[in-house]
Amino acid sequence: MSFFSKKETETKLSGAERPVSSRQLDDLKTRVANTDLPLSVARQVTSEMEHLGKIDPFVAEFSIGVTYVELLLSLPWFKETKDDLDLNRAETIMASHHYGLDAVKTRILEYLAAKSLKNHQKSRILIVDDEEVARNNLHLYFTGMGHTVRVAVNGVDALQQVEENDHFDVMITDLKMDKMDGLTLIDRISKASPETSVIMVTGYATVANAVDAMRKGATHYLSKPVQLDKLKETVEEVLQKQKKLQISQGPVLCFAGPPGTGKTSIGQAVATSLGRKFIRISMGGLRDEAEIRGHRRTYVGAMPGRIISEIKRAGVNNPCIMLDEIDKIGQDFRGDPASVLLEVLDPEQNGSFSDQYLDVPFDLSGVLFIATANDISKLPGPLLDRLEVIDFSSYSLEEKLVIARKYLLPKQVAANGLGESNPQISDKAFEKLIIEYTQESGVRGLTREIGTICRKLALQVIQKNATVLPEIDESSITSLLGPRKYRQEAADGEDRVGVVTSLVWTRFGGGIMFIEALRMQGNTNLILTGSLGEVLRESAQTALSYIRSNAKQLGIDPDFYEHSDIHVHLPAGAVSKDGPSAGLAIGISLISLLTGRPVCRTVSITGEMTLTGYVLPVGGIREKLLAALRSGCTKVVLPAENREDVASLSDDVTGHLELVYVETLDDAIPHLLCAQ
Ligand SMILES: Nc1ncnc2c1ncn2[C@@H]1O[C@H](COP(=O)(O)OP(=O)(O)OP(=O)(O)O)[C@@H](O)[C@H]1O
Repeated sequence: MSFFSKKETETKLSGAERPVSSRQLDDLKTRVANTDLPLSVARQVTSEMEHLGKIDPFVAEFSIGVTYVELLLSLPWFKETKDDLDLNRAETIMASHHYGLDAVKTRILEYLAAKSLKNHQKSRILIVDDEEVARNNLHLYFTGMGHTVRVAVNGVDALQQVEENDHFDVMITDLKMDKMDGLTLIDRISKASPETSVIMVTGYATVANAVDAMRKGATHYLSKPVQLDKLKETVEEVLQKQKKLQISQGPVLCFAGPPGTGKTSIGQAVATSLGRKFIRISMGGLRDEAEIRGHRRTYVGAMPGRIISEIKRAGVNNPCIMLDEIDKIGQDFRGDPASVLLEVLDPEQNGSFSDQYLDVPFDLSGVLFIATANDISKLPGPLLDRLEVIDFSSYSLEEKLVIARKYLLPKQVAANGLGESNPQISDKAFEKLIIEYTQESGVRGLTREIGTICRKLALQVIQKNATVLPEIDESSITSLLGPRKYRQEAADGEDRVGVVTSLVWTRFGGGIMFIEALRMQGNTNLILTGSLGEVLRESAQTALSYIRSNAKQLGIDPDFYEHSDIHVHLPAGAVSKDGPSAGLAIGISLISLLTGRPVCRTVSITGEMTLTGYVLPVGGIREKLLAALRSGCTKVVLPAENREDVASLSDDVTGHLELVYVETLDDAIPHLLCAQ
């Protein structure tokens, strides 16, 4: 039963609900009329609006259509920020946010300098016309605008100038000329200099001629008598597009290194110095292609992809987009997001990026993409090819001390409202904090610990009504943060038989690992455990074979293997390991086991070993030396061929360590095995 008569119901519908939808449509129409859109988008909007006008506003399709049109209207098709390419300003901003990272900062400045030069380069214009007056007028006009202008009297002359040496950004040409007409010229120019944009200006403007010219490669077609304003507008539009493409061309920067070393935050500083909006998109765990490219509108709950959504949020079409952790992108039955990224990062293709929801191309060529990764070896080859990798490495103790005092403490003091109390932390206390409360390549954990101290101080200020805080020294660190969290593993243990301190490199930076070997009664088996990869297994086999064939010289019973099994274990069994750089350490651990001589725990080792006992160089030397320092090692044995890598390192990395270079396994033995 209804409480309304039929007439009343109709009144209710047309008076209340219906008008809401039609008002919605009217509002949309007003917005469409007032929004500047690219031609292809305007067409899409018009057809969608026509469709909306025909369907019932109460069906779901109507609101889906409205949402779609609203997205098209709200995207920043033409809105962009102007780049600030002042290098001094960029340098100051980076220095004020980050200590050190000199190589990284220099590389970023070089990148910005190249962009700045491209931006300020004068554009080159070639004017081709057989009428002297027209030629001279255009020459004068465009020279006055600051461009470099050349003239040619006909097609042959123009072609000769292009072929001889000159690159032109734009050619403005007449159609009818003697010797070579405009259409033939366009055809020849598109082959000789494909980057030159051609504007045809003619008194014989017919549709057929225009189609012909465009087909041959002209970008614009204007009829004579040409209006100078219109020509100027066209030339500027063409030049602006070219500049944008030139500036965005070149490899995409990829900051690679251990966590907490400042990759994301320096990317933010780059955006700030350029005056661009900054967007961070986390790629970690991304498995579905649609998260980047969007879902087709036919799906229920379809949405645009992350890139288009973030650009809408930014409100400009040239933000700085940081693709964070691209090495963590996954791949499964929902597609391969890495291959979509290839399209996004390729300046040849991203000028017309197609988001499946959007259905019309969006120009991403103005976007400054910066990627970050912990381990670039995980990236697919074609993607890595598009990137210019800038390495970030672990911080030394000295660097961490400066970062903590000058950057992290002031930030945490401000964040916790301690500005007036101005708390002080002594150098020794900072050192204790770094060595005993963190064990990391970057400074993220250190930031957290300093934050904890500041919060506790804030509580003291309130509870005790203290205005001046006493300086925090080593002993107050323990009372504020509790007992130490980390031990220096190498320094704190005993020398043991068969246990070697080996240096490893992981995506978290350098680290140490104690390789263990045991012998038991058995039947000549080599047992290898610890989730080892094929290369690591082969390294162990190689080391054992070398020792068996040189047992006598090494002071080992030549029959040691006859009734024995040997077990080599690399701890943290749940973490898979591979690579050849533990070969030398495995060799030493076996020799220690078979001679019964313990290995000095504070001496660490890295190096690949050949079957004949020679030592080959390995990577990640800086990271490994810093890890040796962090764990309390005093001496490091490394391949002689890594001498050059070490020479390029600063004193704060090498100064506190005794470094021994070896060419063979035999050279390494006296430095690692303790006297019996
Ligand atoms: N050289 C430095 N000077 C001053 N502060 C630094 C420096 N390096 C890192 N930091 C600070 O350390 C914190 C962590 O840095 P950030 O998030 O940029 O690291 P990340 O390398 O991007 O880490 P992840 O790989 O985990 O994303 C930030 O607060 C940053 O300001």
